[in-house]
Amino acid sequence: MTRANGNGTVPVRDNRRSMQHAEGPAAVLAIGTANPTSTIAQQDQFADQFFRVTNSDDLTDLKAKFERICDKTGIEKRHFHMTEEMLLAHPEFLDRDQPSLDARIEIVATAVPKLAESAARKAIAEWGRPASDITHLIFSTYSGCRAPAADLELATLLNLRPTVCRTILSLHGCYGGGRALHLAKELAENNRGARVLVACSEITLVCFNGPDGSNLVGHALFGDGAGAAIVGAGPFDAASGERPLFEMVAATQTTVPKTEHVLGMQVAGGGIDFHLAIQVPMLIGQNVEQCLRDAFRATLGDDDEDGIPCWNDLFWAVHPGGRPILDNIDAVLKLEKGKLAASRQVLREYGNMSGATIVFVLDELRRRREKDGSGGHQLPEWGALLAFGPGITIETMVLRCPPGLKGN
Ligand SMILES: CC(C)(COP(=O)(O)OP(=O)(O)OC[C@H]1O[C@@H](n2cnc3c(N)ncnc32)[C@H](O)[C@@H]1OP(=O)(O)O)[C@@H](O)C(=O)NCCC(=O)NCCSC(=O)/C=C/c1ccc(O)cc1
Repeated sequence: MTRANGNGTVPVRDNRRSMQHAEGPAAVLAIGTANPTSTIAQQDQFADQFFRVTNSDDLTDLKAKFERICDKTGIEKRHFHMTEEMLLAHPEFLDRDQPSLDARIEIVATAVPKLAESAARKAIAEWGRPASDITHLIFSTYSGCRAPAADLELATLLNLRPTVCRTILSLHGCYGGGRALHLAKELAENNRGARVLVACSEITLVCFNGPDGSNLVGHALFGDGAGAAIVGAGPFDAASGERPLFEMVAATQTTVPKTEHVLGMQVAGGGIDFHLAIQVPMLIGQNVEQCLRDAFRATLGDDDEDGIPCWNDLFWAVHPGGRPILDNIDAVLKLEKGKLAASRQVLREYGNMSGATIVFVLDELRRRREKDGSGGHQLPEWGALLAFGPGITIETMVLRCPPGLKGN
């Protein structure tokens, strides 16, 4: 290729193949997570707490239903940024008919990037390279209603280079983490040397309000947390200890037709309203197997059905959107007991932290793998990631634990 300059032409190396593309698939190189400690709520006491702080103890039928729902979630505790003091200072948060969005946004504009910073610092410390080596930042949150947004605030807090390429994913809800990892894979593989910081930070304060007939499931399910990961593709910097934890072999996104009304959120003057229809677990169960087949076909080459693995030969990183979602996936894929243990453990300990949750699941899987090195069962080499959210959108990724790293 040649390029003209003022004096004629100068040779410019055709670097599209040799320089721009990375070697091999992208990989997750490091993971960090964080949760607020201001409120840690036990699920078996949550109905009492929630109805007391929202002055709703007189709604006895609704409270009894909320207790039944909390009991079925498979959650033991959740972390929240919000405190009772905050609620006393903002009684408007209890009533979705009162304007409260400005006050909510003011609080989360600081809290969401701060929580992401805690998770990101852990990921960067594990990665072993300086934060200034990060070339791209992808930030996912459903709390963003401003520009500049939490991505810029996080870049500032971490002192990232001024040329870091930032992308913010807003309102992707529970598939935000899966989408951010998918996008990070594409960026890392197409920009040689790129190191992408993925940060997902979710704080339920933007959705909080008093109980009514439509919001009980969300209040029983969602919690606050942040997950961060460093993603890059080879060549890796062995001198700094850079090593792949999970190779991201292939990724697909699928929208389930005609399901846009069953799951969603809407920014309103009284905070974000969410809608979770009762059919969501069933619809996800009905569609995951096809998504998995498509993702594995993308790994193997189109139309190759022969190499699609037995689902029980894989390890599983599934977004624990709710206990019945995990139960349906277990049933549809005929998974052996314990295959979704990492997802169930994250759900039990933190609830559904929307987009951040999948990073916690990957972290739990890697912890289990490291523990297994001392004598337990090793994770299989190949795995699958599934994350779901409004659309209904299903993010699917084929993962691989590089040989030599299993059980290290
Ligand atoms: C714990 C639940 C609520 C109940 O468990 P179960 O095994 O279905 O138990 P039951 O069938 O006995 O139901 C108990 C009660 O809950 C009621 N219920 C059962 N799902 C429902 C229901 N979606 N509605 C409203 N009543 C219900 C059900 O009717 C019943 O009411 P009642 O007969 O009066 O006791 C369970 O169904 C559950 O976890 N559902 C939520 C699944 C779900 O949609 N997850 C979201 C996936 S996508 C995602 O992760 C996030 C998206 C997101 C979106 C917006 C954001 O802001 C942020 C993120």
